[in-house]
Amino acid sequence: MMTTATVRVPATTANLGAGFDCIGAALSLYNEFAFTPIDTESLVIAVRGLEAARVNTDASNLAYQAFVKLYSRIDRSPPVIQLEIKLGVPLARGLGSSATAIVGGLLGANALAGNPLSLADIMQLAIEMEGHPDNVVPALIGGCRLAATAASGWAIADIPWHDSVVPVVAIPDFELSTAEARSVLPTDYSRADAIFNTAHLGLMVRGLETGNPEWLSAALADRLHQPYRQQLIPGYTDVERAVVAAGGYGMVISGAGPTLLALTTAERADAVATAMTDAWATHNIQAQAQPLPVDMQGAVCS
Ligand SMILES: Nc1ncnc2c1ncn2[C@@H]1O[C@H](COP(=O)(O)OP(=O)(O)OP(=O)(O)O)[C@@H](O)[C@H]1O
Ligand SMILES: N[C@@H](CCO)C(=O)O
Repeated sequence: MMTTATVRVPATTANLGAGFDCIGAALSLYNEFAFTPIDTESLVIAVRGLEAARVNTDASNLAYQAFVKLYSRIDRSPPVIQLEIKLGVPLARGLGSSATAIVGGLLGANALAGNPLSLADIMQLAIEMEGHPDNVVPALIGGCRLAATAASGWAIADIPWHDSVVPVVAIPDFELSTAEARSVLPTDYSRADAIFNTAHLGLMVRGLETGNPEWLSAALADRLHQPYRQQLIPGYTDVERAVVAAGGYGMVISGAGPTLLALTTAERADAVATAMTDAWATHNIQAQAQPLPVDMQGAVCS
């Protein structure tokens, strides 16, 4: 039996504007989860890194919940384990922290159990736990991924990300939970809004594939979630204006926010990052901004 299963899982940015609940990309920021079977009676969880105190260390821990879920799916009792979590992805910022826990727990359990489940099985379990595919799918397999329901379950498409397109994330010092950010969304939309998002999702995909500046500058727009959520993000409009003034193609909300993500070129990435933090500073909001390349590998289990 394996001694320790260690899983490194990337952060993710979901939605990318018009791809609400269906598109996401893995980013080069990581959480790590190490699962070690131990000969004691009870679970031991230790959490280190940024905001460690925010993560619960009892059986309700989300990574442990995912660990137990996999063992339940294969009808076996989970071993008593020590779980060590190293945090590199901030919580409740729209960077897929909960998705890293779900993917980490499922992969760690599968490794300790001798890999009984396929990647497709694990992906299905992860989507079930999270409730939407756009964080867990890229967290699991990396890159930029589009997920659509299909008769067989999910059709997952790889969206080629042009080398010239650089994501810049600005992570503010305040939080916004996914639950709260979803609670402000309408239940119904107009035909015009549906057509707008259909067109802009297609244009965004083609812009990411080609790096076409005209398409990328026009594509980063949405009518399903951003108009409602930007009210929860003070300074949103000023940060967006600063991105474009610094030469960025445009800006979207990363996942459910409040992190904001700009797309630009490598030459302009540092200027865009500075412009985002400076714009937020005028609203007395401290933010960490940096170019963050797309992670093409996904979760790595060792
Ligand atoms: N790295 C982690 N390890 C264990 N549990 C986690 C981790 N990150 C999040 N969680 C659990 O998931 C819950 C939701 O976390 P969080 O608020 O970060 O996720 P979210 O709002 O769904 O998405 P995001 O992190 O993308 O903003 C947290 O309260 C915590 O219990
Ligand atoms: N598509 C989800 C992603 C959450 O990270 C949302 O925007 O609510």
